[in-house]
This record gives sequence, structure tokens and C-alpha cells, in this order.
Amino acid sequence: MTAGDGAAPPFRMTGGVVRRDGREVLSGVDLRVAAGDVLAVMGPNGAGKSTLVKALLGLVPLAAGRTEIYGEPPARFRGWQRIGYVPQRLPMGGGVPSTVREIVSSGRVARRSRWRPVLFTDRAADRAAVDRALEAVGLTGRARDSAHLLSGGQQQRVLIARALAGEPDVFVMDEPTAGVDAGSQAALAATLRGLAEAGRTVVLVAHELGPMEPLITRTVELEYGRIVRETASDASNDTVGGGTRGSAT
Ligand SMILES: Nc1ncnc2c1ncn2[C@@H]1O[C@H](COP(=O)(O)OP(=O)(O)OP(=O)(O)O)[C@@H](O)[C@H]1O
Repeated sequence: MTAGDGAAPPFRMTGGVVRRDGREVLSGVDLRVAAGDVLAVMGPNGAGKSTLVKALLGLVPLAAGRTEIYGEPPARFRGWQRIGYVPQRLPMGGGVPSTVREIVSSGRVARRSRWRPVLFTDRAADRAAVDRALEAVGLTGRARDSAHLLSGGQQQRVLIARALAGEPDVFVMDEPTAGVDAGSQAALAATLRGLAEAGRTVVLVAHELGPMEPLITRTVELEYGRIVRETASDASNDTVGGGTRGSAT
């Protein structure tokens, strides 16, 4: 068994510091995300929420401290099929525009083994997972459309579907409801409820929780790159764990 297996939690950051343009935007963050947590990362604009989740994923380097994914530093971590990341917006490449289905299908890539040929049964499983993900976000009818022609809220749903298609253990979602209408927010909350009930781990950056609030088991609030408050609630069985949830101000 390696350090990446067993009891290591999905994420563990100790004394995490990130500097941007010579300025500290994350200052000594300690955060452990346990399997099954549905963690909300809240705080005002510029508090460092996106930077924190990118640092957890190894997408921005730490200037000091340490962070691990399932017990491995991000550079050594190899289990990327276990992680689904929903970034704030769809990165727009300069090449041929991708269809919704192509982008959602790319969520399956990390599941492929380089050492094994792709079998007919793999392709069928991929198609079924992509179909389910499109259905979950209500984009089945837009599968053949160019993603760059969709509204911002629809593009957000494409990114959520890409993560769902990978069937990961952990979802990291950076403001998945920004610019998304109320109906789609409720649909996302229903999807998250299913993931939480299936024991998936969710890290959710949000300004407001809206219909997702009852699903949240822990909240951390960031200000000026520091965790200033941490509250716990047990959303799964209604017993209050480490106190009541405070509302972000
Ligand atoms: N690439 C970058 N270069 C320089 N500064 C950056 C960069 N990315 C973020 N920052 C700065 O780091 C700080 C934290 O930004 P971050 O995006 O993590 O905050 P946030 O809490 O996610 O904000 P928002 O809610 O507006 O998305 C901000 O002051 C921001 O200007």
C-alpha cells in the first residue's frame, strides 16, 4: 500500500502560502478535507477562494507549506480520475470550437489507462456516462452545439457535466452557480444531493449557497487569504456536529 491509499484524506494543506505579484494571497492555510465532506468555501471577492482550491489541486504552486491529495503532493499524485474539477469558466482555446459533447467526453480521459487498449465495452461505458451527465445538467438537446455559442450559465453546466462524466470520488467546484438561473441552481442542488448521498466528497466555492445550503456539512470562510471561521453541521442526519452554521457576511 502506498501513501496515496488507505486513510489519507482527499486534501490536506498545512501552512499553505501562495504569492501572486509579490503579494501574499493565501496566508498560512491549514485545511483538511475528509472523504464524504461537502465543504463550502466562502468569503468576499478577492478573499482567495479560487486560489485556495487551485492550490489544493496543485494548479498554483505554494510558496510555503505543504499540500497533499490522498497523501501525495500534487506533482506526484497519479489518481486524477478520482478528482473532478469545475473551473470558474470554460477555457477558450484558439482552435476548432468544441461541441458540448466533446467537452463533456473529455471528462472520461483521466480514466483511460495508457497500458490497455480501449475496448468496445469501455466506449459503451463512456457514452452512457456522458449521456447521464448531459441529462443531469439538462443539456442533452444541446450536445452537438458549439460550447462557445452557449450562454455563460449553460457553459457552466457543460463544465459540471464534464466533471460528472468522469465519475470521480471528489468534486471541486469553483462557483458553479455563478450566472446560473434559479431552475438550474435547483437542478445542481439535486445533483449534489445525489453525490453526497453516494458518499462523494465535494468542495464548493460559493458566494451564496442558495438551494445547496442544506447539503453543506462544513463551511470555511476566507478573508484576506486566511481562514477566519470554520463551522460544521451534519447535513446528512440532522444532528449538529461542531456547532451551527454561521452565515457569511
Ligand atoms: N494570476 C494572478 N495574478 C495576480 N494576482 C492574482 C492572480 N489570481 C488571483 N490574484 C489575486 O489574488 C487574490 C485572491 O484572488 P481569488 O481569485 O483567489 O479570490 P476569490 O476569493 O476567488 O475572489 P472571487 O470571489 O472574486 O472569485 C486577489 O487579490 C486577486 O487579485
